[in-house]
Amino acid sequence: MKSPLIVALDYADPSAALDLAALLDPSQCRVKVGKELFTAAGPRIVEQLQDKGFAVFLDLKFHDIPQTVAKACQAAARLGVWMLNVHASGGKAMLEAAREAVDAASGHRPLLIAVTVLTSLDAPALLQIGVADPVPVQVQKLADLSASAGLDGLVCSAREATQLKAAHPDLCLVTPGIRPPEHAADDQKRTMTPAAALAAGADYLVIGRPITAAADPAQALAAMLAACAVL
Ligand SMILES: O=C(O)c1cc(=O)[nH]c(=O)n1[C@@H]1O[C@H](COP(=O)(O)O)[C@@H](O)[C@H]1O
Repeated sequence: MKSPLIVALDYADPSAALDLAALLDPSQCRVKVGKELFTAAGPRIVEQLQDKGFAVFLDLKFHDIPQTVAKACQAAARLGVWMLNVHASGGKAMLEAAREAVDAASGHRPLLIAVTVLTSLDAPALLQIGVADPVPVQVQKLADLSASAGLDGLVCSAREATQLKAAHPDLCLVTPGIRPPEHAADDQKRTMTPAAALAAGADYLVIGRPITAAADPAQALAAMLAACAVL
């Protein structure tokens, strides 16, 4: 599929997620199931979305001891998802354990990507958790660690896409914090417009509220696709 869009189905109610999915075309976007929806609805919602033809990014951001993350990745791979993620800050042993677990999964092999620095964090927020490096430096360190563990891609803000594409051209870059010019940043700190994110080197754009909270989500998606010039 040519479309770079991944719609974040951030709902507490599975029927709300399915209602939104019914307005979307699986040939025009992928969907993301995150912590809120998965905790409320469980693996069944992943199966339901896949049955409707959607490629699913299971965004549970695993971050735990290597054994626990490996087992969680195995379970996610068994669900048949297109992509799953872990936190790069879980460390190299955890990333390698995740890599081995996904490689060992029988049959379907999802893309395994690592979250670098959340798009809701800025330099003062990093300092509060003991990271004095500027955001792009910390992102680069976690990207390099993820690459050395053999991951398939990175979650980063589009603001770091150009530097990461240059350093790791083989890794796919998944960028949340995408905001059309007229849309509020909400709790996101490192944002970019869809077109600017693609121009910077992002491969996939994760978009939630600009579509899910729109009065007409299908129209909002169409506008987003047009902004990315992929229609
Ligand atoms: O891994 C993610 O998808 C993710 C990483 C990150 O750094 N920032 C981030 O916002 N996300 C997710 O991307 C989505 C962004 O949603 P909106 O801010 O509503 O567009 C949410 O579902 C977040 O959980």
